[in-house]
Amino acid sequence: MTRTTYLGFPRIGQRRELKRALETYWRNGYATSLLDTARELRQRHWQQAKTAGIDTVAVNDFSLYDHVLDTALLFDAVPERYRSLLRSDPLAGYFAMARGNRELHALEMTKWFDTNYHYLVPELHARQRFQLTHNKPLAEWMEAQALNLDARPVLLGPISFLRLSKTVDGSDALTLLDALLPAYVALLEELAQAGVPWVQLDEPCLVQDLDAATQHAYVTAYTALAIGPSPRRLLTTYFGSLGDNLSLVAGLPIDGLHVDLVRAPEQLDAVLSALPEHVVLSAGVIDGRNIWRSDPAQVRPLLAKIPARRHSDRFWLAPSCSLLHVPIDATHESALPSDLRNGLAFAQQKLEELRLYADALGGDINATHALDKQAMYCAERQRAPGVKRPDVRARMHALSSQATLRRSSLAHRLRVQANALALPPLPTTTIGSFPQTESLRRARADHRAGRIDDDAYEMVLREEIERVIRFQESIDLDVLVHGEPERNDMVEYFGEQLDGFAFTRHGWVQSYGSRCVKPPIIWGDVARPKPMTVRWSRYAQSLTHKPVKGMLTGPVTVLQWSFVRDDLSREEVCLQLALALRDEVHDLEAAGIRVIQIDEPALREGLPMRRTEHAAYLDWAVRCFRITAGGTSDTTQIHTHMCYSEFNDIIEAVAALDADVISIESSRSRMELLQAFEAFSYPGSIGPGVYDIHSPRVPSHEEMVNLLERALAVLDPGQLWVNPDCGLKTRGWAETEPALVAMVGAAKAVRRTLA
Ligand SMILES: Nc1nc2c(c(=O)[nH]1)N[C@@H](CNc1ccc(C(=O)N[C@@H](CCC(=O)N[C@@H](CCC(=O)N[C@@H](CCC(=O)O)C(=O)O)C(=O)O)C(=O)O)cc1)CN2
Ligand code: MET
Ligand SMILES: [Zn+2]
Repeated sequence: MTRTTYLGFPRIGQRRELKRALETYWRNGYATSLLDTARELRQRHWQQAKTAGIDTVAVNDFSLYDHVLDTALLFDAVPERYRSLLRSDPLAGYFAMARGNRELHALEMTKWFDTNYHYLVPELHARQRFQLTHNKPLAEWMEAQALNLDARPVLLGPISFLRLSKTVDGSDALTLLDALLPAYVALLEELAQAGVPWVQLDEPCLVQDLDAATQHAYVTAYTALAIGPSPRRLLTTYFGSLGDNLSLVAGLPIDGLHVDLVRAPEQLDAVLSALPEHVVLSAGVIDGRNIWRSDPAQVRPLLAKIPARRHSDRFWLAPSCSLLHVPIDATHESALPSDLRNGLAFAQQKLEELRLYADALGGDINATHALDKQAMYCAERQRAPGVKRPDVRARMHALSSQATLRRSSLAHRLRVQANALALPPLPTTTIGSFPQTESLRRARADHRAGRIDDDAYEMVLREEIERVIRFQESIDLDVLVHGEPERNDMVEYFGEQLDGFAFTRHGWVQSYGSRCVKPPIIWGDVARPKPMTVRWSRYAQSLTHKPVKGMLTGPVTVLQWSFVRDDLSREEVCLQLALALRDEVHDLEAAGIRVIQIDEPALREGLPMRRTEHAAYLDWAVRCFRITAGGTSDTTQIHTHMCYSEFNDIIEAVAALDADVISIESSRSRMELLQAFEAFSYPGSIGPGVYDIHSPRVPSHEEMVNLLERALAVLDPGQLWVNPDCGLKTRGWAETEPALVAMVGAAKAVRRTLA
């Protein structure tokens, strides 16, 4: 019988129990109930997988905050600044690494490949030592063992671990491999001694372009891991194709290989011929990145290719990647129309699907019938009203190349805007959101539940907008925002107002730590029935003479942070979004809004895993942004905002957006981003964030002056804006007020040195 397994399960819990437990612990410091919740969640999730018919569950896929951070701790790769706290209070030390505290700044955080999950970047240096510390993978395996479960510890593989880390001294992290391997060997040895039969080594970097040194490092590493006592090793790759790394992988001394056959079904033939007979093939046939039920018409032909002789003990079925990126259980979505709901598969349903495919392979007639029904459903979905709208399709096809253009050159526009807006040098602004207070969230929940009516909710929002405007005036910010109090989330909010979208009640997905998102579902053609943000911006602008920035989420980011239909290309869905948002931009302009920010924090995240595909993606992503902003008057200043990524390698595409001003994350990395601007003379204005809004720490005046001075060493004074890294929605007012006061003070101090 074909075995079923999975690479990882969501950790946050159906009702976000982990989020609540973390936030309670951060408030009261009481560890026991946090650890109890964590254990309950792990055990519940294993049982759920078992109930779904999974043969082998994953362990150590759980983390209190992030699995890359856990890996750094597992091997003692801890920067000096955290050590004493880690010794005196391990949990407090752990969270100081994750999110900083009053004294210590956190590790950098960045996107996990092309997902909306953020991992903490281990900080290494050239003389880094590694040693095995507390064996969490083993502890969690024993926990599953006690429940009589067949379990496999999940580890981040050594090469991906090093490639995802950064060094503080600029040395090459790969040179640390020799130092790191003994710690991995020690870990495998302990697992083997405890009787662990299989271990999973995640090496997602194997679907990227690798230089010769990295390829060689894979051989060194996996040869070393094969020498001592070790469980059998399942090497997992996902998010793309092995491509030219296949022969390398096929030659490694491993016992199993997992490949992603959803993103890269075409690799199956090559994998089957390259993989030695004795190596188990784990076929990732169910999409771990999306929420649609699989189409048997696509999965069955893949399974048919696997030779019968593999069917028994050397062939497993699994989702394409960890299920971390999807919500837990679709059966709770009773508010969705039933035809849509029947088409959804969250983590639990995906595991059930695997069982069906495995049973059908084994000749089970009921499973075969269930899959036949599912194939019919998939075909029917295409004909549902709203899936293909003639009006939307006609507009897409009629689009002229002029639609991407502003009226004049960037240089000209910046001059015209300087006159029109009359801003001081080093203008100050924020990124859009102000604290989403408990009372705002409560008002929204009350409104949704019908406990308060539309007027009462509207009143709460208007009062909040006024308070935010008055605050910004009082501290003398230059370009104000309305604060986004009306938004549950910057993507979900727009999804709720656009045709072609559905949204879930409980479809939470972890973004980082305790922070979750409910990605909306794009199931049909996208159109904007009416203006979405205009009344809020107009109201905010009516309260002040200073310019108020209109605030939109850009098409690429809406696409990237939604679950997208799989019957239309991402490029076409993005274009539909761009057209809908373009109308919003023009309506804001007509309402007298002179500065409009179109956020694209996910532009970089959408970059394909392989370099050969970058240009094509950037081409359509940039075009969609430009269509959104296109046609606006020269005096309308278009801003964009990006965060959480390495922008250095896409700086030319960022310039090609043709935005007048960009604000960009950089404070966690101490303005490393500015290197990109040294090499490339960026034509527009730039606000490199001067403080990290993800940490409760209030930045000092001196610190921000210092960052601005660093920025001025690279940028022209006429180019530089002053702003935080990102929106303030996750912060409280207690930190926001002093931080922004200090930021405006720092801008003014540096301004004086320019005069
Ligand atoms: N989609 C998205 N991706 C992003 C970002 C982002 O802002 N959005 N920012 C970057 C960092 N990621 C982030 C992700 C989430 C949050 C965040 O603050 N999330 C909130 C939830 C936001 C939300 O949907 N809030 C809802 C409230 C949902 C809720 O908790 N409701 C209550 C009450 C519900 C009821 O009674 O009906 C509950 O469930 O208990 C609202 O404001 O309306 C959280 O986890 O706490 C921040 C940053 C990158 N990726
Ligand atoms: N305008 C948004 C905000 O301030 C941008 C956030 S980017 C993740 O929250
Ligand atoms: Zn941001």
